[in-house]
Amino acid sequence: MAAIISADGVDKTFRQLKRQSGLAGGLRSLFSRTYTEIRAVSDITFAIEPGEAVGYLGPNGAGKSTMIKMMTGILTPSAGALSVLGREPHTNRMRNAREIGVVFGQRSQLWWDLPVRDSFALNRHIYDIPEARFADNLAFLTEMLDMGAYLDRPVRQLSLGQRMRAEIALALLHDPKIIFLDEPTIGLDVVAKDAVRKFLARVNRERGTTIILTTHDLVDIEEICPRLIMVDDGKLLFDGELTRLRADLGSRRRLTLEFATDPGPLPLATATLSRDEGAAKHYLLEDEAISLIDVLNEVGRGHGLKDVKLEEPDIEEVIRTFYQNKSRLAGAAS
Ligand SMILES: Nc1ncnc2c1ncn2[C@@H]1O[C@H](COP(=O)(O)OP(=O)(O)OP(=O)(O)O)[C@@H](O)[C@H]1O
Repeated sequence: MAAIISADGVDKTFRQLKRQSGLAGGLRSLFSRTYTEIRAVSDITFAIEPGEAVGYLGPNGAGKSTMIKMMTGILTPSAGALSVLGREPHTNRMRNAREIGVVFGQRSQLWWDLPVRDSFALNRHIYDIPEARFADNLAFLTEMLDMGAYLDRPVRQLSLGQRMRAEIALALLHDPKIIFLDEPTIGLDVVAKDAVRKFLARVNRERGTTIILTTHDLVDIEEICPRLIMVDDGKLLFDGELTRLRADLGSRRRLTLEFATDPGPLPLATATLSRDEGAAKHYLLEDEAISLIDVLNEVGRGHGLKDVKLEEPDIEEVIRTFYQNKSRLAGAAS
């Protein structure tokens, strides 16, 4: 299948005027301008197939938003080739806009003083959406995003969670093939985050809409995106399935054994003790080949084992390990 988005050695360098301090420095800057260069995106290569949901993850300043802005045609790459739906995004901004949807968590695309419904109606004209399709989509989105109660209220009166749902609906009204979301769950409470994640996963599953989202929230990736692209300092660090990342880093499953009473120290060969709370003992299973049965066999009978809890490593831990390994490697190389 042909890629719906492909990036080949994409770079983005910003040039910033170097300001000199003080009055004399300010005057000097007028005559001799010196610039610093910031390489926000550095030699990024990837290909995304139609229908994929990909999370673009990285720490602050890693170059996530810059990459999204290039894919949506807002910014022009400094080098490399970028193709979205077979076109160069920045030279085909208008045509591109008809086939993509964009949500910037930090910046509203809704009309602040107008009822939500009016922003939707405006988009119907801008995108020339046929009336029947608009009505169908509006009904679907209103129900799925539970917007019925506030469609007629001005945007400025909405809570952040309500507004974010309206932003996502606005971006999807014209049936885009790709939706780009920059931090779609930022600032939302747990319930609102959950609603947004479930909805996006469903749109991807049922409508086949390709999703590219940037986030700091690892749960977004876990719930929406099977594939993860990790960047740092503009560079690509990892591109692959989240499950592969987990496997590569070794899945340190967490095991809790609860006893009726404290059995005393209980060192095991199959698991590493991470915390001893007396009657509750916490272990890490470092080796994927070791099963719960192996551990229970080793514990044996006679200790009054009451309950067992086994948890998969959470994504936060996986990513933290990834970045720690990376800085260790960088430290060793320097
Ligand atoms: N218009 C600009 N002019 C100069 N530098 C910029 C510009 N936009 C971004 N940068 C710089 O490029 C780098 C990457 O910024 P970008 O916003 O893409 O990061 P990000 O990963 O989205 O960060 P965050 O998670 O904090 O939003 C940063 O060092 C930033 O200061």
